[in-house]
Amino acid sequence: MTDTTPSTQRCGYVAIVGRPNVGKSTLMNLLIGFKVSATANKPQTTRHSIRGILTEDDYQMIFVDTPGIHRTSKSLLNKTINLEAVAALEGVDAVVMIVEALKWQDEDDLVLQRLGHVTCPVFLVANKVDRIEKKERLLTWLPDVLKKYPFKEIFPLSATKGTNTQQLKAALAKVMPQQDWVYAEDDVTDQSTRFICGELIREQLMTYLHQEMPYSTAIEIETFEEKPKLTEINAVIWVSRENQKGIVIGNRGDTLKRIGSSARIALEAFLERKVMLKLWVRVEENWENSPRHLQSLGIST
Ligand SMILES: Nc1nc2c(ncn2[C@@H]2O[C@H](COP(=O)(O)OP(=O)(O)OP(=O)(O)O)[C@@H](O)[C@H]2O)c(=O)[nH]1
Repeated sequence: MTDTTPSTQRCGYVAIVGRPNVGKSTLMNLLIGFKVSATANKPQTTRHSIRGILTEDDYQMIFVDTPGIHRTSKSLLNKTINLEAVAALEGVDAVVMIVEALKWQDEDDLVLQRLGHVTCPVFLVANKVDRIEKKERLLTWLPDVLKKYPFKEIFPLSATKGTNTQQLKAALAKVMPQQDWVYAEDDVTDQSTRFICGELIREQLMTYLHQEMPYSTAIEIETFEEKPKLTEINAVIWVSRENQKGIVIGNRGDTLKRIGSSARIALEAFLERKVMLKLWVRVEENWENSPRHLQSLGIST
């Protein structure tokens, strides 16, 4: 425990925004030092506004990890993700917009448009600088970026390597308002354990299926039982077509077995105990357009 008295505490909400695949989840996980949201080398893996909590010194930052903002949103699922992304910006104390360094795209302009009404400080992270050989190229790129929006500060950094992230943290801490902490000092997330387990399974699904699968899959944790020696988890992988079921299961069940054993290892690391994981694949046609189904999966419509 620290001896910080309530009157000197600072606490605020930070939204992380950016087009798909720029590194939002990676950055948030790095900042809070705990793996909460699904990261995979695929766009659009984040479906919920996941919060991570960082409590250090006298401040607490509550991160809202927004889903990607998409240009075309035909299905109800994508519309829901878009609405959540915009709603996540209301009432925050700082926004971190992430782009890929030297690679400003039309989709980044679209994200900027959504920041039009934001009154809190907006910081820009130019991520993945580890991929740039000639770092001096940033010097000509950064002034152009500053013309697009009055960013409070720009941080070129690498979320995977961790370079320059302390400076970002310090800058954010400075703008957190003075108020009591919302969460206990050792909380890292307010998401339920079940939800995080679902995300860990989904991450493995994305990793193993690469380009073969459309994004119409969701994970439902059906049962979660803490037994004396292990935790028993039954999870359903929902797909929207019969042929997708075959892809997830794979030849003689090979793919599902591989997803299951990697997911079990990730779950055991997270829960810090043995896990027995059973995965089922079920089909509900067009689930991403069914409000009832989305709600049952915890995706609010
Ligand atoms: N080289 C490099 N790769 C990175 C960096 N940060 C993230 N990545 C990779 O970029 C990919 C996407 O990262 P995520 O954190 O899942 O991106 P996201 O913005 O949360 O993606 P969505 O959930 O699709 O919106 C992953 O393969 C990361 O490992 C970085 O600093 N350098």
